[in-house]
Amino acid sequence: MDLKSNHTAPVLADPVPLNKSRMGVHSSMLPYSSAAFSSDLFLNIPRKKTGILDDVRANSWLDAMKASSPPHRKIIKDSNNDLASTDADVAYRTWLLHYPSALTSFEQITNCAKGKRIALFLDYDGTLSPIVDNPDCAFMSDAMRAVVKKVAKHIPTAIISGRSRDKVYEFVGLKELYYAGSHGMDIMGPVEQFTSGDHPNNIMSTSKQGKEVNIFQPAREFLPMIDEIFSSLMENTKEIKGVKIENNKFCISVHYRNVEEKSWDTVANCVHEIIKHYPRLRLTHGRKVLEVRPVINWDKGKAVMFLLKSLGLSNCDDVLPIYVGDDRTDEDAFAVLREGNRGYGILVSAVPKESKAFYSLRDPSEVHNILLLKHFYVMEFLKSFVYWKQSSAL
Ligand SMILES: O=P(O)(O)OC[C@H]1O[C@H](O[C@H]2O[C@H](CO)[C@@H](O)[C@H](O)[C@H]2O)[C@H](O)[C@@H](O)[C@@H]1O
Repeated sequence: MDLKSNHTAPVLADPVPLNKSRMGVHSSMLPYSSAAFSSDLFLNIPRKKTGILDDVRANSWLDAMKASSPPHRKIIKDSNNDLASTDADVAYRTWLLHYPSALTSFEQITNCAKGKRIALFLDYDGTLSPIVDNPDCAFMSDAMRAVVKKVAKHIPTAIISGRSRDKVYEFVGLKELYYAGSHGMDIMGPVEQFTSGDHPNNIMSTSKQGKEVNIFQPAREFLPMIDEIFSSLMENTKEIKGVKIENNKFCISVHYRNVEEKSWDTVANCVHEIIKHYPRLRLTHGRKVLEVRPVINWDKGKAVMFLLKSLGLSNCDDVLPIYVGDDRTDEDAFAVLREGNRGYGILVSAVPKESKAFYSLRDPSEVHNILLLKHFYVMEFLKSFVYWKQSSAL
């Protein structure tokens, strides 16, 4: 199949504006039953015949790149900035009224969990590990690893990351968890409860720990294309100082965190020049990163539903799924949980953001800045689950 020559090409994705209403559901979210095991995963969105992005679109990329990662709040000393910091605090506290802290609302969450089983889904970068300049050094602390390990003893826990599944496993290193890489396009789940063993994108395998597992890769046929694009991106951006291209197996990250801002448009143009020839790939924005992904009807939200089903936890009545994440791609997961009041999304953020999440937790990197590790909020939240589970078992 020639993936390049599809004339009903999809629109290249600009960052998806969030619906202003918190109760709204992401428009691209189709019911799980119609997509999860269907071979018709490919989005088929008509776009202008030219397939070429105009300057306006290219400029909007640049705007989105500038907005993609607000600077961390600094501890500020002079009096002018004290004022600014106070304004920011007021804005944050006002925002908290809409997205209450998951820590202070912990009792409310556990009340909702009464008589239900909890399933926990965690994003990796910016959630379990602080955001750092070098993506290869986004290590999780030993303390965080220990807490995640303890939580997973009590609650089925999965990590759903934009990284390749192997890479995120390398960082986390816990065999007690389930892992989904490439924004959910590469899921390793348990064998026993899978219902679609004969699906073409489903492979029976043995994990590194020697366990029989099922691997679900809905974008498998894109692998050669992704490798090809990875080589082109490496070649075409090699003169741009600071750019880093990361191969995440079913998607590619083009990092511009370490590129001077005046060269960001060069990065955007380079990527644009390459992907305009691939109408079946799209571009999304993350934190100082452009991500090239296959246009398929699959995202972190679909991955959550898939894992719930494969774990035998898809019954809404006695399961409370909770998803903790910080990035735009996590919004798809927040949206499926909000849909039908299935569960709770928890947004990790130090700044006010529109979101489909119900609760919030502060950004761990801000905490690193002020060296208050004991307030590593995500870790504290996970610890609360361990205490709660341990005390309810007494
Ligand atoms: O879904 P996630 O687990 O949150 O992965 C999303 C992307 O995270 C990584 O990039 C981000 O974190 C880096 C390390 O802190 C940072 O340097 C970069 O600027 C961030 O965008 C990862 O490298 C990407 O491949 C993931 O897609």
